[in-house]
Amino acid sequence: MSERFDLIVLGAGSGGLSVAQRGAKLGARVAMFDADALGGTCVNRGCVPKKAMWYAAQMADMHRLAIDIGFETTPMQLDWARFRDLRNRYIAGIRERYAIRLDTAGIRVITDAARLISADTVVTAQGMQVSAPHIVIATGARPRRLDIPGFELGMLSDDVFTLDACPRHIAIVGGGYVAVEFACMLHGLGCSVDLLVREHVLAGFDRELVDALVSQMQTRGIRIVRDTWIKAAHGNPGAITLETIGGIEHGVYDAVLWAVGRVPNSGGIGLERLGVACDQEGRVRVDAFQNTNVPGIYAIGDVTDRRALTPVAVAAGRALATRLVGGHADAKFDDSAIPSVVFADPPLGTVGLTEDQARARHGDAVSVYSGRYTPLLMMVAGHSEQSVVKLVCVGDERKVVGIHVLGPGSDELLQGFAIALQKGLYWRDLKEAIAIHPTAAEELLLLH
Ligand SMILES: Cc1cc2nc3c(=O)[nH]c(=O)nc-3n(C[C@H](O)[C@H](O)[C@H](O)COP(=O)(O)OP(=O)(O)OC[C@H]3O[C@@H](n4cnc5c(N)ncnc54)[C@H](O)[C@@H]3O)c2cc1C
Ligand SMILES: NC(=O)c1ccc[n+]([C@@H]2O[C@H](COP(=O)([O-])OP(=O)(O)OC[C@H]3O[C@@H](n4cnc5c(N)ncnc54)[C@H](O)[C@@H]3O)[C@@H](O)[C@H]2O)c1
Repeated sequence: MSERFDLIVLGAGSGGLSVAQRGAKLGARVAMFDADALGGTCVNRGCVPKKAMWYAAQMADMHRLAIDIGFETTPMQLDWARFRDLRNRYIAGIRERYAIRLDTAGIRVITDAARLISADTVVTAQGMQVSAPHIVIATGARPRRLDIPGFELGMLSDDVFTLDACPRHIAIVGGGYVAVEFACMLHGLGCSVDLLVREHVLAGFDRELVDALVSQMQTRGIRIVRDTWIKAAHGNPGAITLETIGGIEHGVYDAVLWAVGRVPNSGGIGLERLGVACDQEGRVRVDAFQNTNVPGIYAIGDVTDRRALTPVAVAAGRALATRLVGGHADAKFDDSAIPSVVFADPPLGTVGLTEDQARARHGDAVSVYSGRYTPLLMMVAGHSEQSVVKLVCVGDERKVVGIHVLGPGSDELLQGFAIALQKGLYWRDLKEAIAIHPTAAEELLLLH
C-alpha cells in the first residue's frame, strides 16, 4: 500500500526545496526525498562554499592592494583548514534552518533516494512507497567524468571544498563557469594555476568582455592554454602530468581539477521506463510550465534543459507549485532576461543578448556602446587594469537588450540594471538617470 500525498518531490536542492515549500504553503501534503544533505549542490558544494572562497580570495587581493596604497603589512597566509571549518559551520547552520522550516511547514522529508515505478508512485531503496497526482523531478546534476586513463588522479569541484590545504600548482581542465571561477579563486589564494581549455573560455558570454577577463587573468599570472584536448593523466596523486592528443605534456602538478561540465541526474530513476523525454545529454525536456511529456511528471532545475542556475531552479519550483497547488493555470516564470555573474577576479556579469547574438537576431538595427575605465582605487594604487561596460541596443529607440560588465563591483551592480532591462529599458533612460558618483555602476550611465 502506498501512502498518498498531493505532491512528491525528488531532490532537496534549490529547486526541490522551493517547490515543496511553496506547495506546502498553498496547502498541499508534500513528501520530499533526498539521500544527501538538505540544500543540494548550491548550499553544500556550489554557490555557497564557492562564494565564501571567492570572498577569501578577494581579501587576499585587497591585502596585496593595501600594500600598494601604503599599508605597512606583509601578505598573510590563509589558514585553509580554519577557513574550511568556518565555512562548513555556516553551511551546517543553513541546513539546520532548512530542516526546521520544512518541519514547521509539515513537509515529510524522507532521507533516501527515490525512483518512479509509475506516473504517480515512487519507491525508495528501503522499499517505502508513496503516491501523488504530481511528481516533481528535481534531482540536479553532478560533475562530468571523462573516460580517459588516469582520470581518477584529478579531483572534481566537490572535492576542492574538502581539501586540507591550498594546492601549490594546479591544472584546471575546462573553460566554463567552474573552471574560470576556481582558477581565479585558487590563484588569489596563492596557488599557481594552469587553465587548460579545449575550446573557448566562457562560451556564450560577450567576447569583448571575455577577452578582457582572459587578459587580466593572464596578467595576474594564470597560465591559459587553449586548444588543449587532454587524453590522459599520468603519475601519482601529488605528482600528475597531463598528456594532450597532440602528445604535449603539461605538469608536473600537485593537483588537477576536472571542470568539464555537469551531467543531469536523470538516469536510474524510472524515467526511461515511463517514456519521459530527455535530450542527448540526458537532460529532461520541459515546456515553459515545467511539464515533461508525461502527464503528472514535472521537472525543474539542473536536471532539465533550462539554465543551470539556482535562482532559475527556485523560480521554476515556485511557479510550478503556484500552478499545481495554487490553481493559477498560467503560472510560469519569465526567463527572457536571466542575469548571471561569473565570480572570477574581477567578476563578469551579464544579462540579455551578447553583441554577437543581437547582431545575428537583429542585424543592422543593433547599436553597441562600450567603454573602459580604470577603477578609482586601482588608479590610486598605480594599477592599470581596466573594467569594461557594454550596452547592446536595438532599433531607432535603442532598446537595451544586453548589459555586460567586467570589473570590481560588477557582481553587485548588475541586479538593478537587470530588472530594468527585463521591464523595458532604453538608452535614453540611462542618459536621463542621475548617477551615483563615484561608483562602477555610473559607468553604464556615461556610455555614448
Ligand atoms: C561549483 C559550483 C558553483 C556554483 N555557483 C553558482 C552560483 O554562484 N550561482 C548560481 O546561481 N548557481 C551556481 N551553481 C549552480 C547551482 O548550484 C545549481 O544550478 C543549483 O544547485 C541547481 O539546483 P537543483 O535543485 O536543480 O539541483 P541540486 O541542488 O543539485 O539538488 C538536487 C538534489 O537531488 C538529490 N537527488 C539526486 N537523485 C535523487 C533521487 N533519485 N531521489 C531523491 N533525491 C535525489 C541530490 O542529492 C541533490 O541534493 C554552481 C554550481 C557549482 C557546481
Ligand atoms: N557563478 C555561477 O552562477 C555559476 C558557477 C558555477 C556553475 N554554474 C552553473 O553550472 C553550470 C555548469 O558549470 P560548468 O563549468 O561545470 O560547465 P560549463 O558547461 O559552464 O563548462 C564546461 C566546460 O568544459 C569544457 N569541456 C567539456 N567537455 C570537455 C572535455 N572532454 N575536455 C575538456 N573540456 C571539456 C567545455 O568546453 C566548457 O568549457 C554552468 O553552466 C552554470 O549554469 C554557475
